[in-house]
Amino acid sequence: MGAAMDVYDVIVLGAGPVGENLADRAHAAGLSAVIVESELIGGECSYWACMPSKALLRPVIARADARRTPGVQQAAAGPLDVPAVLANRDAFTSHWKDDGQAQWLESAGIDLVRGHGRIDGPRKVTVTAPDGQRRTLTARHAVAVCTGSRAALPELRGLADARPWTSREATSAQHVPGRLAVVGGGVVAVEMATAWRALGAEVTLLVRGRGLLPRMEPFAGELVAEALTEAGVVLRTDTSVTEVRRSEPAGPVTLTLAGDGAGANATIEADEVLFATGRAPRTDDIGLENVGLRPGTWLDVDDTCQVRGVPGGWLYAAGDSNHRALLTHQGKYQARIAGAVIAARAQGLPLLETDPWGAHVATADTAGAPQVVFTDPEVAAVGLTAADAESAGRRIRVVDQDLGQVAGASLYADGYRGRARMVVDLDRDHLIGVTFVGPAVGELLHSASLAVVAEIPIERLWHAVPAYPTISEVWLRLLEAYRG
Ligand SMILES: Cc1cc2nc3c(=O)[nH]c(=O)nc-3n(C[C@H](O)[C@H](O)[C@H](O)COP(=O)(O)OP(=O)(O)OC[C@H]3O[C@@H](n4cnc5c(N)ncnc54)[C@H](O)[C@@H]3O)c2cc1C
Ligand SMILES: NC(=O)c1ccc[n+]([C@@H]2O[C@H](COP(=O)([O-])OP(=O)(O)OC[C@H]3O[C@@H](n4cnc5c(N)ncnc54)[C@H](O)[C@@H]3O)[C@@H](O)[C@H]2O)c1
Repeated sequence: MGAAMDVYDVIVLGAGPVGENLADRAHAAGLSAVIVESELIGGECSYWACMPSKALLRPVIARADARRTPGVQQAAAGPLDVPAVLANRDAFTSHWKDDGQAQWLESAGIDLVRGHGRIDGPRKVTVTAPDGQRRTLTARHAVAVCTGSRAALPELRGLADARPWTSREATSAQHVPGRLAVVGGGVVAVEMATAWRALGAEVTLLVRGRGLLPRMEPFAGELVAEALTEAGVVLRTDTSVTEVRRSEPAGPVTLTLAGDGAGANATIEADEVLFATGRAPRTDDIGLENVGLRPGTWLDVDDTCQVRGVPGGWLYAAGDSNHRALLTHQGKYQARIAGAVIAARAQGLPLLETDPWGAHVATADTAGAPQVVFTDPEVAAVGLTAADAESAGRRIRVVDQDLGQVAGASLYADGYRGRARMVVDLDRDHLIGVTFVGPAVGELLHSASLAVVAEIPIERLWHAVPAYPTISEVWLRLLEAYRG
């Protein structure tokens, strides 16, 4: 490569979904872009997170739905076809190969440099290729850190030697463990407990807090806990793990427990243990110290995704690495915003649109980020919970509805169980948060996102008529209860 080729308008560190989108937006705006990737193009999402986890969960949910539908119950009574489920998961990860994504980058006109990238100084990135060769890239306008996150493991005696599963093993395992202990009560824990239980493992879920999904409306965790227990998962709340031991490499793992839920026999044995205990930023070895930032920290960005405290304003961070919302779709949204910001600044546009909901700010990260938890029942939420809204000082009214009372829901599944909540800002007369829990509610969520993001006045929402008999008629019930 000649030296001239190593100068680009934008350098993107990390080719996960966010880096790919940012490079694409910058390129579409007429800038030259290069992307640096140390593992697989497509990132965590494609190979060890969203795609494989949802491929494992889809048949679980399809079977559960069938079992609740008179006429097909009998046909769905048997176990899952485990080899077929795992093979489908493998296909969705392209068997952990990234040729297709490499081709896409090429077709999009984005250059790729494989290797580990480190920031070497203002607008400079040095890449060490797998064969040890080094190459320095220079950016005319911006460097964007899209290096994502990795599983965070607690400091626990014996953990390193116990070969724990993280989200990577939980999404890529080729065999169903006989007994799986899952530590954590967040999204990875409940989704993976759902999947591996349905695939045949005996699952024990160890939660140090009082319930599941603590960042969501309380009824979400309660309904998911009820369903997991009915599915045969042993749920132990108020239970912490204090030690992990695997005496024989091929033998079982013993967990020592503490807390009110630990009980008299404060150890359990399992064949595998999954730590689903949150994420850590992949910023420990990207040269942050060379630009006055602390390695290993989440990158602090403003609403345009520009990293704060870097003279010259050339450093951006989007996706998990900035910790605004650890979700693929929010990271890609940030990538679209940051791409537009970088292009506007490169073109010398005098003013950016930085008022809330403007073209150059990621307002939805804080005001309207949607999330679907693909458990059975599903949880779908957007915006603020009632508790979040109250602690932000908003004057709110909360309206709850039993989803099982909606005609479309009772047709969808026999004995449909679910609940919906809307949080109304009384001073602004629009929704600021909505949560649905129940089978198939994931596909309802975008209606709620529109209401929250577009700040549709309640009186106008009243004219949005849900089709009969669909689950979306819950909107009518919520609005009737609100208007009285
Ligand atoms: C089990 C699981 C399931 C999930 N399911 C969902 C879901 O259903 N929906 C959803 O919205 N979100 C989901 N998430 C979250 C989602 O995976 C992340 O939010 C998303 O992957 C973030 O994208 P990213 O591009 O920021 O980072 P990543 O996907 O982590 O990609 C970062 C890339 O940067 C590369 N990289 C890192 N450091 C360097 C370096 N120094 N040099 C070169 N390359 C580097 C990495 O190799 C990687 O390819 C899930 C997460 C987990 C763990
Ligand atoms: N469907 C989806 O959208 C989806 C699916 C999976 C993951 N994700 C994203 O990935 C991110 C990571 O998920 P996650 O579940 O790993 O993190 P999380 O932050 O959602 O949950 C981690 C849980 O582990 C607990 N915990 C932390 N340290 C612990 C310890 N030492 N012992 C016991 N418990 C401990 C926490 O209290 C928390 O409840 C989430 O922010 C989520 O948004 C999204």
